[in-house]
Amino acid sequence: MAFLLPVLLAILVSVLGGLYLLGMFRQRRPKEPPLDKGWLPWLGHVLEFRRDTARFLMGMQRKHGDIFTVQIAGYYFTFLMDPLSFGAVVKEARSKLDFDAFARELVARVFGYHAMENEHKHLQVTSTKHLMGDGLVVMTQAMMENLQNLMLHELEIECGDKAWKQEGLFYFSYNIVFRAGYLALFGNEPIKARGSTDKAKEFDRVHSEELFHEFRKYDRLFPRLAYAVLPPKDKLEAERLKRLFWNMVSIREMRQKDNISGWITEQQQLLEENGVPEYMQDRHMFLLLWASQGNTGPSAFWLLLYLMKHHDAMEAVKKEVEKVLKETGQEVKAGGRGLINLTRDMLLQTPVLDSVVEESLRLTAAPVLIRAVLQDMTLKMADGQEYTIRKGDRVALFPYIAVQMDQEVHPEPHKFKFDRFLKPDSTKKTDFYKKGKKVKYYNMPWGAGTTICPGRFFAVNELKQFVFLMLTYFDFELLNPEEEIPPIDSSRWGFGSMQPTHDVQFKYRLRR
Ligand code: HEM
Repeated sequence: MAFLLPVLLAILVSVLGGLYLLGMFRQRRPKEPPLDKGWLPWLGHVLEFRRDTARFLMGMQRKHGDIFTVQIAGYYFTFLMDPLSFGAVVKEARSKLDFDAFARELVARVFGYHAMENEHKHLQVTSTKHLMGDGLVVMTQAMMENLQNLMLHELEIECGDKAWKQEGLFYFSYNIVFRAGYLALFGNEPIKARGSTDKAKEFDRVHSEELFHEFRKYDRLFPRLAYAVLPPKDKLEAERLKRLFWNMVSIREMRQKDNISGWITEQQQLLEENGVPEYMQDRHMFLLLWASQGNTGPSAFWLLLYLMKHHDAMEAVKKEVEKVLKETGQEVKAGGRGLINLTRDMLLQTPVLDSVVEESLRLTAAPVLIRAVLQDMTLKMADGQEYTIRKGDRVALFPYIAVQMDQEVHPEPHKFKFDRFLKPDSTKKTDFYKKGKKVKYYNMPWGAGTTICPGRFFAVNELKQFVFLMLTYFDFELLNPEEEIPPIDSSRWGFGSMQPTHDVQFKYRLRR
């Protein structure tokens, strides 16, 4: 008996130690936010969070208020739901709240890419140079040529210029914007490799179609891959696709291309100069493909759908597009004949379309922003309340619920109002209020702070170019104009632009 006692004690100590590690004994300390560990040891609230992040966080906000800590798969996340206090997270020093550790881990799991030190700084520099300001003039031109290659060719060949073509609007928008964006950034097939411009253009169409087809397979697996909850069969498929992309957008392939954007070449050069092996550079290309093409296509779908469902918005945008074309002496002839030249400057003359884009992003872009807590710290809320946050935890924002759907900031938040971001004098509206105070972060489709999307100006340009070309070249309408806007697929909350649960059929033809 005396011999059994130490064994039993050892078991007890291991069980208690295990439970401690699983977070069972964590208690809320004075000045900490309300703590909600959930029922499952270690896993905490992971199932509800994964099933429907927005619904889960709304429930927690109702229960605990504007700040609370929840356990999710072994981590403690403090969610801050008061938009007036977002600055405390977004502007906090990196020595306290770090974005890098979490992003590195995700990027390694999802793309097999292991990032270098200082890479983020360089991404910001190259993006400022090539995806904003003067760099955008070049990118707009490249996007334009590729959009016209894809949009006009297929319809002329398949249907002539009279017949209607029917397609899913989500599939159509994602397909065109993905392929044109990819070609504009990653380059075109050289003419000399194919013998003529037409052949090179044809190669671009076929190759980008194949890439999109594979990308969509990966896209569907992505949320579960990011949460590391893929069943074994899908895990194998994700692994196969990952390897396929490392090849399809590899450095070897890139060396064959013409018109590669400075954004891509300069990032690749940096890796090369820092001795990153070529196989790892291939993986980086895949990461850039994902970051640059995974969001804009779905956003283009919502944008076009909201316009088609709201006659007043459509008419206002049409008027604006016609005015801009007329002012530059351009018109489109029947049957889509005559390419229009849409420049960066022209895209700066469209306040109505800007408001429509911003409104549709407010309704459909829903990233979760996550920071790792590197040292014990105090979070100061706008109302003066202070909360202590523990080292090792994570702080998170989900602006979709906290601000984009807040009815005080945006009255009737579920309604699409095309002029929500437009002042009566046709300039951009930026003053939104909560509790009588101006809200700085009133719409956050791009995230905020150091990790704000570096491609946002290019993305807005792409969306506007797509709408512009749809309106100038095509007649298009919903197959069933009464059909409701489909709900958002709740398994993708947190990853940027949302996708619909199902597609919506529409028809289009070259304008008569
Ligand atoms: C509608 C389209 C887009 C949306 C809604 C979107 C949204 C976002 C969001 C929410 C983030 C993360 C921000 C954060 O964690 O704080 C992000 C990151 C990023 N985006 Fe975008 N994005 C779009 C298009 C683009 C495009 C067209 C490009 C490039 C050409 C791009 C390049 C990137 C890159 C490289 C990052 C990582 C930034 C980092 O590591 O700091 N995005 N985007």
